[in-house]
Amino acid sequence: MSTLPAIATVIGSGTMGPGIAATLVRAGAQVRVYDISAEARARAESSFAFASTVLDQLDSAKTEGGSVSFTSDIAEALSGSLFVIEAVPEQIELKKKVLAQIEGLVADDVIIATNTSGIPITAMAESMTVPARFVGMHWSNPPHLIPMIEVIPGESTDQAVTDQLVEIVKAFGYHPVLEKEIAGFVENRVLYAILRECVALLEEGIVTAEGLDTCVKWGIGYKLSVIGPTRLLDMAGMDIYAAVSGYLNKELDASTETPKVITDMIAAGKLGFKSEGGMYEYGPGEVDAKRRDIVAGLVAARKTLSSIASV
Ligand SMILES: NC(=O)C1=CN([C@@H]2O[C@H](COP(=O)(O)OP(=O)(O)OC[C@H]3O[C@@H](n4cnc5c(N)ncnc54)[C@H](O)[C@@H]3O)[C@@H](O)[C@H]2O)C=CC1
Ligand SMILES: Cc1ncc(C(=O)O)c(C(=O)O)c1O
Repeated sequence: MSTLPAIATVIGSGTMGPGIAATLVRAGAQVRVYDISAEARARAESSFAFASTVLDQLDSAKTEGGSVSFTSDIAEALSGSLFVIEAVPEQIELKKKVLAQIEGLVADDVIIATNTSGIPITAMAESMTVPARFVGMHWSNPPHLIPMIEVIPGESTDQAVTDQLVEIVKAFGYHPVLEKEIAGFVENRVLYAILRECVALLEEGIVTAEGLDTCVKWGIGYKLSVIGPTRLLDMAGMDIYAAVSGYLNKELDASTETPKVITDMIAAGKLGFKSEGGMYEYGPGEVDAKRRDIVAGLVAARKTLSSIASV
């Protein structure tokens, strides 16, 4: 196989599928998108078109020959495919069922990747016929904008498959991060450690949502987008880290359950953007405006970060 598979299939086109497809099409792949829901397929066609305009704004490299098609027929989506990305909801039994369907329709040497947010790859591969070709490929949301992908082999994954996936990710210009298998993988372990502390600080009334967002965006996010956490430790000094962690680590939130403030919000129908109310309230048209601002901000930040020396 040349580095980027000529024909690829995305199974599941909700939040993540369309942006994944747009990224691969931009790099020159012929991408087939399959979803069981007609409504999801219709939404995916417009999300794909929007993601493609965002990639234009990014001026990201474009290889001719890319194309996309949306289908309700999984056999058609997988016919001749060399690379499959599963992006159905985060439920292990559903994913196992879909993997069995995929395996029944592709040759044994076709790589099957999963975009799971953190379900262990080995557990998902349990009932697969050829688990050696199965590998974790965790994109971050929005997938057409965040140029980093976690590559996670399971216990049965063939080393050649892992190596090929690393090359595929590089071929469409993203940064692959090779990891050992662990629940949540690296990105979500770090993100959920931050989010657990953030929610605890809100719940205890230590800071407002606005104050928290300002503190994390400017005090932590801005800095960490230029220098990674290990380099930050070098910059601060191990003596400082030891002094602060010595009294602070035992104070940090260590709860193992979903916080009550979040379960209360879910019970009240406050899910965030999708219900026009969550941590903040949104008036008519405000969610769309926020989404546009987020895309514009990520485009501008990515251009800037791509143009500076990596530290
Ligand atoms: N939403 C996010 O921020 C991120 C999600 N992920 C992971 O990506 C995967 C997909 O997540 P989302 O796109 O957010 O989910 P989603 O719920 O938005 O979309 C999933 C799509 O799969 C379709 N689907 C359900 N059963 C199917 C089947 N049997 N065959 C084909 N299609 C089927 C649904 O109709 C839906 O359109 C999950 O594993 C999730 O954990 C990973 C990174 C970020
Ligand atoms: C809150 C949250 N949870 C999970 C994920 C994921 O990676 O699966 C994301 C994301 O942005 O990708 C996220 O924001």
